[in-house]
Amino acid sequence: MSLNEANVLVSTYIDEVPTYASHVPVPNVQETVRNNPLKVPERYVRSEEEIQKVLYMPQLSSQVPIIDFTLLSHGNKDEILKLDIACKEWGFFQIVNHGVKIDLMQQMKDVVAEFFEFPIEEKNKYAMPPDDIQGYGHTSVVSETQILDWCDQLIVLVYPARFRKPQFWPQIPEGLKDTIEAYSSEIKRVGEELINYLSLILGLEEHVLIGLHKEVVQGLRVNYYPPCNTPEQVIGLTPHSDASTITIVMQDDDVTGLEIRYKESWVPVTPIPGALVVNVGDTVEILSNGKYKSVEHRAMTNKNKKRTSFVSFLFPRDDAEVGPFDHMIDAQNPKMYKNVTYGEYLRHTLNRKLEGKTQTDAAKIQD
Ligand SMILES: COc1ccc(-c2cc(=O)c3c(O)c(OC)c(OC)c(O)c3o2)cc1
Ligand SMILES: O=C(O)CCC(=O)C(=O)O
Ligand SMILES: [Fe+2]
Repeated sequence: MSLNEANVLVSTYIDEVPTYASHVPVPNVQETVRNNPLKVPERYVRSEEEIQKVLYMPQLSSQVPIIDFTLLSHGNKDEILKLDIACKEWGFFQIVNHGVKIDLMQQMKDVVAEFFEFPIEEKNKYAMPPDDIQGYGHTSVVSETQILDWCDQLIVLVYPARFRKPQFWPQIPEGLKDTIEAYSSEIKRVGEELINYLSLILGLEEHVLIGLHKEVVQGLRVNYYPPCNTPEQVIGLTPHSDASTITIVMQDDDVTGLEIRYKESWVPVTPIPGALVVNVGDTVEILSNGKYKSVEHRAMTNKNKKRTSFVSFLFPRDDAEVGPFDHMIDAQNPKMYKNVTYGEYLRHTLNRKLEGKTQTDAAKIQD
């Protein structure tokens, strides 16, 4: 950051398109199911212990906080307090009245559903190369022996627009690109406003947290979970925490799958039509010296229904420095995390398999 002639803080311009991680290419799950809907290949089968070692508590689902975005925008103190508690206790909440038009959300669901229905040869024109995480494929696979997730993904970097790689933006169906653009622009608006509220609840001036990002970077990951004949044997997306500042998820209205860690249990996040799910990422955990945790979560699959989630990660630019704020550290709360350059942290995370909270654990100062 530097000051320009008008004494306004500006970040130095970076125009190189970043690359983030490599991975081992894996079979396409949708094709696997199409070829044999009954058989789950060995590489996807998890032990009962792995799936059920944490208690499943659907009865807690109704307690996942719901935040009214309009109340936040009007500076309602109770709603800000609710947000603070949601971030501290759950790390997850749903937002309503966020202003993203229901028609736009539906259009995004429709065009993406159409993309996934195209023949594999068409979709593979956007295949994720082994040395990138953008395109159609699956990230976070680092060995040939790793147990795989029951999920195909489409990933693109959306903002800043100069970082886009057009070769990964599907040209089919017509309108997909424009819809991703329109949807992501709305998510950017909501996300940046939420980051400002997080700044306030962290005890900072409204724009400090966004300033620290240098520029907010936004990636979109669409997770497509085909139905699975034996859903109790597989995981759609392995338990992990997000490396982002915040993540905003649009999920299908009629099928559950997202589960979050709450104390010693897995709690499903029941879809509320029109709502968006938000979770606090590792950046906030590190900046707050662990006061706000990025909570572990996973996605499970269904026997007869496919599920799609639309995940927008908002995170700092590569050259942003991330470390616990001084005012979060005192004698009772010694500094718990190292200072990191965000680009290094994100690459470290994206170049490994998903594994619970291991990446935030690695960022901790050893004693
Ligand atoms: C080049 O386009 C993109 C760059 C980065 C991402 C992205 C950001 C994340 O924060 C993120 C993440 O937190 C995450 O969970 C651990 C993840 O799963 C492995 C991501 O793929 C991921 O991607 C997206 C697009
Ligand atoms: O499918 C979901 O609801 C969760 C997806 C997720 O956690 C992710 O993509 O990081
Ligand atoms: Fe996630």
